[in-house]
Amino acid sequence: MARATEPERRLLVVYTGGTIGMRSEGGVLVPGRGLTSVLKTLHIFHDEEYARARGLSEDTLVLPPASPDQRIIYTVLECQPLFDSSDMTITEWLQIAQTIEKHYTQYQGFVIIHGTDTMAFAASVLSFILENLQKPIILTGAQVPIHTLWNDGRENLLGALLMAGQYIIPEVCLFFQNQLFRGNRTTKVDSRKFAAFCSPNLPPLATVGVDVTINRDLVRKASREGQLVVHRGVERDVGLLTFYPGIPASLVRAFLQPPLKGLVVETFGSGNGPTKPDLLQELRAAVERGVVIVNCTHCLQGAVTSDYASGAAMAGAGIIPGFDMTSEAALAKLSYVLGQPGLSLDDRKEMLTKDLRGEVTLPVADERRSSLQCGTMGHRVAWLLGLSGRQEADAIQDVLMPSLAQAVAHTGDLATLQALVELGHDLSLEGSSGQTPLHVAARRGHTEVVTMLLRRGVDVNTHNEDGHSPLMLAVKGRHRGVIGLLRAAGACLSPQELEDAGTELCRLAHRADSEGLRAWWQAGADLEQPGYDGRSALCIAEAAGNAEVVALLKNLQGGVGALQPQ
Ligand SMILES: NC(=O)C[C@H](N)C(=O)O
Repeated sequence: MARATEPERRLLVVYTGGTIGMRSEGGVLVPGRGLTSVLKTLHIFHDEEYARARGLSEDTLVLPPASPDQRIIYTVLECQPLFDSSDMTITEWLQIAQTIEKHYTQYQGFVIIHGTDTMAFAASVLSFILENLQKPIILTGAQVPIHTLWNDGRENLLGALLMAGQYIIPEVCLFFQNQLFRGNRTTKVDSRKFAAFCSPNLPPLATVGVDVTINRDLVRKASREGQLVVHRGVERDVGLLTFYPGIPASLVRAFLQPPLKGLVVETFGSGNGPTKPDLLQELRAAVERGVVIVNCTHCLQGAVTSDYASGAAMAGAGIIPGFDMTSEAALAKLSYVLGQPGLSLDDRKEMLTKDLRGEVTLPVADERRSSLQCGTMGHRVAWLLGLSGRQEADAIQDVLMPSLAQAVAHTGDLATLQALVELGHDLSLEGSSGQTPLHVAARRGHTEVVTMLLRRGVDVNTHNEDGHSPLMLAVKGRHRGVIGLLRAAGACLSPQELEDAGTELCRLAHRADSEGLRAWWQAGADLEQPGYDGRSALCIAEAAGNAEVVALLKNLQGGVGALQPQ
């Protein structure tokens, strides 16, 4: 997760309706058009002078500068019709996803203005149908219309714009009341308070106060493996049924009739349901007919377990545990998984037990995580220092982990590095001297480790305290395999490194160091860049009468080197 540094960031705002833009008609609130005009009258949302100077179109607004060297420019797309979100369905959410797909390359982030009533459903659905996100998608809205004097809409929308504009958080998120949540972890918990949402089983990804605090360990890494995929296949015949004490088996049977293909049941406590044989029989019969049932707890916090016989009975009937998923996320996941073409029923059931978009905390991983933590590093460190508490052990791990990750990257020990990932450690953390594992692996020329780190989405252009990027360190080590990997992942030499290249190239030409020259060329250096005395590497080689280096430089400058094997 990185902070965006471009001087201008472009966002697309999709306005779908909701209270934020509502007006009163006949004493009730209805969706209102013309949100852009309202925003244009508010100085915090639009800098008219800048927009005019830049020749921006009517529907394009620009925020006042959030930092001296960056502007957030945004275009508002007003949907037709606008909705009270109680009327939104999967059809509208698919349309939003397709709008994002259509404009994906033009904008660096997306803000979806949505009614709050079904925003958690919308965020959950979008999180599944948008796969391989590299850019932030942030839903927001309000409890009170933005044009009224005392409202939460301004703060929420401004926050969503700033988060999407300034940070690269490649997830579907929900911003409300100074908190950025993972969208598929949210639920609406209050119909009146400004703090309308919570994320019961996952801390916020970011919190805005005097400072913006990003919970970097939680933010999912952008996928480098694939392009954005917008899934169109979703199953609409899915439902949600809350169990209550004494619910009759006949009602459950009626609910489970065709065309229903999937059901989320909200059970009691840690996933417990009535154990009446007739009710269990209805559930079992539906599962045998191929209906997929997922168990979620109706409690706000906690997870489905099989600690109780009444919980184990649910699993015994073939119901899939939803662990700590919200019902909104479970319903969206069910719709997505059942809508995927070409999968067997077993494949679908297996997919439902996996963590697809950070929507669930899997207990197995948890157990493994804690046993690994307690059983190995954390426990040993705690023991060594005479500490027994998990908290202290965790704190020590936080301090040691960056150095440990660097030491492992230094030796090129891929398996241990992978184990650190499984323990949940962030491999992009900087250790001493601002060094990341990528710097270390690049300096040492460990191609496998570099490949793994890049797949995990670590920042490729980060600089250590000496101002060196991983690419620069790979060049210094003449590790051409690593240079190739870093370049393919978007690494470039910084303006300073490019400027310094001239003198270094001359030095290499003087020493007839062909490998060094090739490494610089491969990293993108301009071979004609003059050294400190104004002469280029070619002049130096010619003056020294070194025909081989002269030929090499001419070839590389002419692009012939590109065809040569590395
Ligand atoms: N606060 C809101 O946005 C509620 C409204 N009924 C909606 O969901 O569209």
